[in-house]
Amino acid sequence: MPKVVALPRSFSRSEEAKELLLKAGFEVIWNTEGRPLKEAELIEVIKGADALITGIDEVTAKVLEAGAPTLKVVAKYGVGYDNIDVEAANRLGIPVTITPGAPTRSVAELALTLMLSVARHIPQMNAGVREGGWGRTTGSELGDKVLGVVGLGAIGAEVVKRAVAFDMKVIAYDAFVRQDMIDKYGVEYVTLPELYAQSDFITLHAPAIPETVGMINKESLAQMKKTAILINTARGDLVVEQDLYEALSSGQIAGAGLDTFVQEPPATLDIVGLPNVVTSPHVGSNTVEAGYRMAKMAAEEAIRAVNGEAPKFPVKVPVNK
Ligand SMILES: NC(=O)C1=CN([C@@H]2O[C@H](COP(=O)(O)OP(=O)(O)OC[C@H]3O[C@@H](n4cnc5c(N)ncnc54)[C@H](O)[C@@H]3O)[C@@H](O)[C@H]2O)C=CC1
Ligand SMILES: O=C(O)CCC(=O)C(=O)O
Repeated sequence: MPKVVALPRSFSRSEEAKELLLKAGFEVIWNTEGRPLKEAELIEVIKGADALITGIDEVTAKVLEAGAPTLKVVAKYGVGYDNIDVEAANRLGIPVTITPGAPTRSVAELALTLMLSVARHIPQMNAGVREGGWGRTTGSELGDKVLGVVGLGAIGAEVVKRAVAFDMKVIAYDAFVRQDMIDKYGVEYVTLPELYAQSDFITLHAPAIPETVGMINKESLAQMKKTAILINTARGDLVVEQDLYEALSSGQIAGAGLDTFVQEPPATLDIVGLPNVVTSPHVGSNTVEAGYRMAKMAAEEAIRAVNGEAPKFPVKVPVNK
């Protein structure tokens, strides 16, 4: 009986994906920890598995080597695969797949949620009202503001659609220019320094790759408006957190909405404790709808691999640091 290790938090809620795996005759090993697994834990559970379905667990070279004798696929439940050592997987002949498009709308909605929450101080006021207070703070509108999108791929494009509906003007930085974004939404492609200087809101949607890791640092923060709000639903590694902490504390920028962190949960509460910061615990794709789509697509990749079929959404190029 083929064995699949299914680790993502919400995978077990997806009846359709479970059904697919059971019908295909899989024995399914669930993650009972309720959190992503570390390398040492994964080395133990991966042994003898035919397929691994992973969220943001530490799928290192050592894990892949431990699974290599039987492992036929690492199916990412999601799209950001920087938690998987793709180079090692390539070397061991283990395909790595993702679920493109499945989390897109959910992450875009969270990016907008964070923009609005920071601009209107919603969590802070909510906490005050719950304590019996009535502290009515003055927020700012999104309308007529400039949104700078770093990485105009699937998620970035969905953010643009929504931002335009809020009457925002959108500028973007990406190596690949999408004519549809220019024609339909009036997006203007600019250089990164131009984006930093002109944006009222900056939202990050690029993968964690050597070119992007640490891109939000002292120098880039110094180029931003003092009223700028930074949103990160991409990866914590894009930001030098100490530099962001200093920029937010000193008024170099006005606020931040953060879903992702260098270490999760964060190593210190410095940034998350600031009054001008709104956070969420890496839940961009954590909706019922995205969970269903990601679980189904990842399960289908596991079944294809065990049946000896080619993967549908393979990735080859590592995005690891
Ligand atoms: N917070 C969460 O729960 C989630 C976070 N993510 C993150 O969002 C990222 C984006 O996802 P998608 O939009 O689906 O991926 P995508 O591949 O469709 O888009 C990524 C875009 O970034 C661009 N890019 C690459 N290098 C760049 C650079 N140096 N500077 C600027 N742009 C660059 C690419 O050209 C592409 O257009 C993922 O890599 C992942 O890290 C994805 C899903 C859930
Ligand atoms: O497993 C998760 O919940 C995170 C998914 C994610 O961040 C991604 O798709 O890149």
